[in-house]
Amino acid sequence: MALDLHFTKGQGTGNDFVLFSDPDGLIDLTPAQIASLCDRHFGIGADGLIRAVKSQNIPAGAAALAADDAAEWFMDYYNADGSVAEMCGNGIRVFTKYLLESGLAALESGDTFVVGTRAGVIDVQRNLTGFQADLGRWRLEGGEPLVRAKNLQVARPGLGINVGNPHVVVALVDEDELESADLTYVPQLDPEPTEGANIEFVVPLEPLVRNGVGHIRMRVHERGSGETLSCGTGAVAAALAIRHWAGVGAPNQWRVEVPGGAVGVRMYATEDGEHVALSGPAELVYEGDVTLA
Ligand SMILES: N[C@@H](CCC[C@H](N)C(=O)O)C(=O)O
Repeated sequence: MALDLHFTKGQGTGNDFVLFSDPDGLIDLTPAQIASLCDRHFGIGADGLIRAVKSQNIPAGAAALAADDAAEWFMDYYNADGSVAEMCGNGIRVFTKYLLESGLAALESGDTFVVGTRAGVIDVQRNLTGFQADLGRWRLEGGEPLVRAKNLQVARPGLGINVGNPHVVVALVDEDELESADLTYVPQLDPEPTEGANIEFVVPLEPLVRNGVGHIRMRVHERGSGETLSCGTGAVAAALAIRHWAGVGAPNQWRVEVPGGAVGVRMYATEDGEHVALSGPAELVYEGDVTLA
């Protein structure tokens, strides 16, 4: 049976999404339908798809990970190939903007908006750049997988970091090398993590630290979407990796330049350990209707 879908297109630093609302959890798109909506030639075109569903109506598997009555809405996130992802840093800002602008949710000035995700419940607040999302605790993954990408001369050791979803960050020599990597080919990881990974290629900018803020530039190959203009969780992983490599005295605040703009990353102490927050813009671009066969 054909399905008519009203959708909104949004983006954060050029990482773009198809969003639609399904408060009662009645629309169960197949991976093939999601991939066709995200297709840039035959569909709407996007790096990912976000279904806004009330937390009480999410699938049982996701419910276990986002069990918090405080989050009225759940961000049901899918990559462009239809695969599920736990978290999306740019997407959560765009998702919050979408809920607020469409009147599905309200945010009193200064209030925190809570969003359910497969990576747990995330606090989002308005700030000067758009929105800031507290991604909570992060962790280093064991091992240093070797990263190979087309046009990079040698394999490099990467650092595995989980910020709700999996990343491998690899440092390159300079901006020429960053530009030369051909990310239209899928970079290879050895060993390949079971769940796959988003791979960030990073260079420090000169000078690295300005007024206490670290500056880096990155490109990313996203699991399930290919090269994108930005990846919020990837920027967070990249800043954490560079701080880790820089050692004692490295800043806790970072500006991460990506092909689609720049986002901010801040690490700060809380009672339950260090949290990391991501901030940046969120824009809604247009609305439309599409019929799925
Ligand atoms: N672009 C996102 C990350 C989206 C999910 C990722 N591709 C994955 O599979 O983990 C971001 O802004 O964080």
